[in-house]
Amino acid sequence: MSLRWQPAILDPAKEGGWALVHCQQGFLIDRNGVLFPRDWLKRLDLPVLSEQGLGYFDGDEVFLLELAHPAEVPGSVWQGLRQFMLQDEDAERFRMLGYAAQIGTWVNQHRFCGSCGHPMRQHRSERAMQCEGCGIRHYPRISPSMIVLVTRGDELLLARSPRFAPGVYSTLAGFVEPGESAEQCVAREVHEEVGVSIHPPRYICSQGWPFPHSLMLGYHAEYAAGDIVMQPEEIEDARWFSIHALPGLPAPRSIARYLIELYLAQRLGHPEPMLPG
Ligand SMILES: NC(=O)C1=CN([C@@H]2O[C@H](COP(=O)(O)OP(=O)(O)OC[C@H]3O[C@@H](n4cnc5c(N)ncnc54)[C@H](O)[C@@H]3O)[C@@H](O)[C@H]2O)C=CC1
Ligand SMILES: [Mg+2]
Ligand SMILES: [Zn+2]
Repeated sequence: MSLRWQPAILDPAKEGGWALVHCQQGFLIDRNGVLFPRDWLKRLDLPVLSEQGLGYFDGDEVFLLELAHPAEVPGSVWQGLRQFMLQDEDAERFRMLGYAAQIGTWVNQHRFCGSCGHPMRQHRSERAMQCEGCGIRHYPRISPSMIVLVTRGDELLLARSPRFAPGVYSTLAGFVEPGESAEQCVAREVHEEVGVSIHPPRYICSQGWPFPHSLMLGYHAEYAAGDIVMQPEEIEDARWFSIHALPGLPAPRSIARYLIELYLAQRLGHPEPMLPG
């Protein structure tokens, strides 16, 4: 299967092609979608921080205009990336938007060198920002994060954070600390967030997650010992749920949802779900 979205380094000095318009608040969208004729956009005098050549969608060149703030464009509105994830039927378009959002945010946050303070420039042949003063290169930021479904027979340990939609419970997740293995991170996060200990976790699959720049590594672990003790602040509620009486679950296409559905399928003898993209 050939993927419709293919990242590539394109020279932004070149004219033409399509462009996505992004800022912290999301993407510009009109009745034709998120891709605008690039030459037309450039006549609008938008507050452009940076222009990036992103890749190909359906074989067409796609660029990114990263804006300093959400400028008004008649006939268009701004829509957040999460909204696209929840609404978008087109998984390949969401992959493109996730990539664009990560590149746009990274470029915006690397305009100046953290080492010597000089302006940074786009590197010609690789996706990197390079300092004009000291030459240091920065590559797109990706943060490894662990996510784990803890189970005890027919029960799933799910938790909710105060940020979740009402009624929704999910698997446990957290960022890897320097020097830690993925398995150590899984055990630490589970212990910190819900106080229980687990048997050695088993790797299932991964997912690039652009909120804001995580690489999710998904695990399954069997419960070993301990009562639930919730971490104040991060965890609002955590419980054991029977596979026959589950609460609201995370968004389809999230790896959290996949880990849950995979376990249900295995337990109930149903076909396994599709891997999350
Ligand atoms: N795709 C999926 O199914 C799911 C993805 N996630 C993602 O997993 C990641 C971790 O999840 P949570 O622990 O709920 O995240 P979180 O956003 O609640 O972060 C927890 C804490 O970690 C710290 N933190 C933030 N960024 C960090 C970084 N880059 N490195 C180290 N520490 C950092 C902050 O103190 C933050 O309050 C997030 O990116 C979240 O979006 C979480 C659940 C489901
Ligand atoms: Mg966490
Ligand atoms: Zn520098």
